[in-house]
Amino acid sequence: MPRTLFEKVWQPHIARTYGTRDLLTLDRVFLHDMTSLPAFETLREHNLPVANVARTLAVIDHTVATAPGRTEETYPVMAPTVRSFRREVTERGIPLIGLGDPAQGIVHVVAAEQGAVLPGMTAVCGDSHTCTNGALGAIAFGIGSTEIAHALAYQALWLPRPKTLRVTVNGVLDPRVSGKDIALAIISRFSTDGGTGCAVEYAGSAISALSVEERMTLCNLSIEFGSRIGLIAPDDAVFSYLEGRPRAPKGAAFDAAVTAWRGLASDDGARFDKEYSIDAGSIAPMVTWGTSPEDAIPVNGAVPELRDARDQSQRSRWERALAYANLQPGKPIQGTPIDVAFIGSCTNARLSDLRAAARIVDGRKVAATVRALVVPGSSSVKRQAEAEGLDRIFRNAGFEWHESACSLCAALGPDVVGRGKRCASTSNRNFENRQGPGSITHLMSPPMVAAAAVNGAITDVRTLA
Ligand SMILES: CC(C)[C@H](C(=O)O)[C@@H](O)C(=O)O
Ligand code: SF4
Repeated sequence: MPRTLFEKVWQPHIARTYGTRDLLTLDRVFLHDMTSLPAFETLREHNLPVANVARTLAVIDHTVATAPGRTEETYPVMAPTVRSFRREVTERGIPLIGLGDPAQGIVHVVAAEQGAVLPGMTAVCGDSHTCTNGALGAIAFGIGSTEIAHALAYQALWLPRPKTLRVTVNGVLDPRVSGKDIALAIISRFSTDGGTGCAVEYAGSAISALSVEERMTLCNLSIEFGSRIGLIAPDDAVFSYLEGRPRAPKGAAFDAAVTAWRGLASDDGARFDKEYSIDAGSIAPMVTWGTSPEDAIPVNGAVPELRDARDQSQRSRWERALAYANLQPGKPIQGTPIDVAFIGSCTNARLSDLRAAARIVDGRKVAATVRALVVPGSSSVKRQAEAEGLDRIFRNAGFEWHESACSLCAALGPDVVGRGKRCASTSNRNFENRQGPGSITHLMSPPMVAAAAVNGAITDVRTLA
């Protein structure tokens, strides 16, 4: 029977089945400072040890400062949480990548960078954007606090088997259109519910043509599409991305792994519960106008008219979003002035993202009305960017150059956008107050944020590139 990529990864991890639920064994459990403490509390209450510390990895990223010179103590509000997290994981012997560690960064950036997630693996973290690493051909997904405790104690979880959805993107992308634009186009077309209950596989010629880092951006937004799991069949691009990574197999073991990984693609004739498709050539640089990722429109488009809402509930949501974002229906989105430009997050702060933004920024200046900042996705991205001189390009233009963490993406540390301020952002969520109280978010790709920063307003990057 032909099988899907999802089935090929899920099935060998089934330890037991009960009705519609499978006990799925976990190859990796990742932890971060924001969501893990209650799980440790549960372990203590039940007197349970961590099952496999070698398969567990803790990262400090969410609640910390990013200003140069920051430490785990810099943000006093969350410093006690970070301290407790550090103590809990070190007492249990779980490897920890904290601030000051050369490998530090946002957990979903670090996991791949370290080769800690590999094709065919199952991986979980108390964080919905764990789906990012499906780009390597793994089943990676976010879990809640109760599940974290279970995952730590048993290295396995009882889960309902998701349905399968394939989104096929064929055709050729405009070179100024990226993985981020594909993701926003998919979510705007099929809604934030399009992938609900499904593991989504992205396939097609436009997906194979994406760089591995762009695939991560696409898979990152799977949760915004309603799907906890997004994955892409691993290919040579993935294998060479992983070769030589600190935790990836080495030498003959790596070659043997690649041979096995080559089998991780959906078979011809494999059956999916749902199929969507979209033409790559039709995708323009995208930007969100409202408070949901599905409120994405081509940058040369207009804010929708209320009469175009599909039903009354969307109409009411749009009304509220328009009021919150202080925008008029029917007006072009281009030219909307911005106050903050943020290049960061686990969505779009890898080296290729910084390079793409720097190409737009090079030789230009950030508009006087804009606070612009780059927060690299990891310390290693930051070092590599500095070695290439990208930091100089950004700084010369007037960007701030920060230490790695989640930062403005979710404003869980000291970085905030400011009340009533409008931010062009490379992150993945734009709900009310996401980037701090009263913040207004417009999601877009790194080159689009760069274009907005220099023009002081939402801009079609194709007019600058
Ligand atoms: C803090 C964490 C629970 C959260 C998530 O699960 O996604 C965060 O990373 C986010 O992006 O909102
Ligand atoms: S960068 Fe943003 S989306 Fe990613 S893990 Fe951090 S808070 Fe969540």
